[in-house]
Amino acid sequence: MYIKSSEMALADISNLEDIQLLVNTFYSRIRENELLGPIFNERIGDRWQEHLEKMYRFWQTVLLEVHTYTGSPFPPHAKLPVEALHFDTWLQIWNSTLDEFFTGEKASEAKWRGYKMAEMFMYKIEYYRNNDAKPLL
Ligand code: HEM
Repeated sequence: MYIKSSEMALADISNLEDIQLLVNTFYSRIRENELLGPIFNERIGDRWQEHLEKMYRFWQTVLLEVHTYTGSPFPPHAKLPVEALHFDTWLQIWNSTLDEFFTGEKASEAKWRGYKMAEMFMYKIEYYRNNDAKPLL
């Protein structure tokens, strides 16, 4: 019998498969989103598989403490044409995807991390815009 995910008992994020489900679903929604889709698609083009794999490593490092991501998250965001509304939309899609599949400490941490990163990115983007300076990192 087909069971809708909303009818299944939800569990926490606990392994790479969970991260892949989360990341794949999240970015498929991002790509369909009117506001964010064009921004991502324009920059990523035909490198989506590469981006998804990088994001598995990023969230695996953040949430599961399996240190597979080495990089600098901020630079690709420094000059994006984005405002608070873009980050709010990113967070809405992130939180609703998490709620749909997971519940527990890691799921809450994922929301918190998303929020903190969005806040930090927005702050830095505005800072560089207002100061007309080049980001160092
Ligand atoms: C308005 C919201 C956002 C937009 C439009 C955006 C857009 C992008 C784009 C276009 C890239 C890929 C750059 C490339 O490979 O060409 C990227 C990479 C990335 N994003 Fe975002 N992003 C947003 C928010 C966030 C948030 C909130 C997080 C963290 C929770 C995040 C984490 C990352 C990471 C880790 C990478 C990979 C960086 C690397 O190359 O090592 N992004 N983002």
